[in-house]
Amino acid sequence: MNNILVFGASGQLGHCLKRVTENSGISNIVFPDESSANILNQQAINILFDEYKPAYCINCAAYTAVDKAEDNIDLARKINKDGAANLAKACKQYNTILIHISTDFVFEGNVPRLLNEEDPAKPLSVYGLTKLEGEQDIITFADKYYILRTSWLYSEFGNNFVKTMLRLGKEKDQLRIIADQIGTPTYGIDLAKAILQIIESGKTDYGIYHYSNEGVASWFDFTKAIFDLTDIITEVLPITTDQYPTPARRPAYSVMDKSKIKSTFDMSIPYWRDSLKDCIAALI
Ligand SMILES: NC(=O)C1=CN([C@@H]2O[C@H](COP(=O)(O)OP(=O)(O)OC[C@H]3O[C@@H](n4cnc5c(N)ncnc54)[C@H](OP(=O)(O)O)[C@@H]3O)[C@@H](O)[C@H]2O)C=CC1
Ligand SMILES: Cc1cn([C@H]2C[C@H](O)[C@@H](COP(=O)(O)OP(=O)(O)O[C@H]3O[C@@H](C)C(=O)[C@@H](O)[C@H]3O)O2)c(=O)[nH]c1=O
Repeated sequence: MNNILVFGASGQLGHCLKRVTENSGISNIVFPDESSANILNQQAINILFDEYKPAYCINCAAYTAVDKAEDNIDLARKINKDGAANLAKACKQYNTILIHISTDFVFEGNVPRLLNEEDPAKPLSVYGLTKLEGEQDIITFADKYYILRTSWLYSEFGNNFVKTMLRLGKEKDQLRIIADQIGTPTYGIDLAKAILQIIESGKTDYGIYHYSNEGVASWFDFTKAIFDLTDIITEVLPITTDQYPTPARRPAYSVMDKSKIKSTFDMSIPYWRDSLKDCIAALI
């Protein structure tokens, strides 16, 4: 297999990719550190592309602080839009296939129905908007790309909702958790495996794809499921979005239809509760 070059290797998904490749016999995947792999620096990107001549480039780099992005529009846009565009341009120049990760937060989510890849995007937040702009630049500048939209990513690595809940569960007797935002949790290890499956397929069905775990949950359901797998006895109260004001607005319903990725790559996707068990087992 030809080289695979990963950007954003120090983040959550970058770590998941490292974990699934380290014992898999895949030796041609390169995880440069951020000092040499800054996606805002086109020259640095081109140096890496010259060195490794990658067949695939995986972009895990992003500005992911959803609430902070509301006050940091310029930086969020630089990383999520301009950084994605820089990689797209390099991929075109070097005939590399770009695998880029996007988000369910590109959707408004005001209707409770499965979202497919053709549904119109209408972000509610700066994070969602800048991720959508990144998608649009990739479509403009790259020829060969997979844009994988995922949702509610968690794992044993980095910062995520599961780790936040485990910490808060130990600190507090009671938590109030939003029950009227509905989506699907996605285990980063499953997403990393899906990315490798796409690469190993060697297919050329480029475009946008939705990938999350199977099933549906609210943040409240997710929290209850996390605590049920531990000895945490903190009381969890369901609340509405109005009762938990945040700087960024989030979609009320962002469950994605995964038919396209499943049929194109003959992929089977684990249910979120099954994958959560694996993550909790790795964490405690
Ligand atoms: N986390 C989630 O719940 C979800 C994430 N996604 C998408 O999945 C992808 C992976 O997310 P996740 O791993 O959780 O995110 P993380 O925030 O854990 O990782 C992002 C990484 O990008 C790095 N980074 C930031 N700026 C640059 C830059 N200029 N050049 C190179 N690297 C940079 C960050 O470094 P540093 O920390 O030093 O800034 C960090 O290591 C992202 O595209 C995200 O939008 C989609 C849906 C849900
Ligand atoms: C800590 C906490 C959060 N919440 C709510 C707020 C919010 O609506 C929801 C999730 O909060 P977080 O801020 O942890 O998660 P958030 O950063 O909104 O997660 C999103 O991240 C980006 C990167 C994505 O792309 C999305 O798919 C999604 O995963 O939980 C509570 O209701 N009670 C609480 O005590």
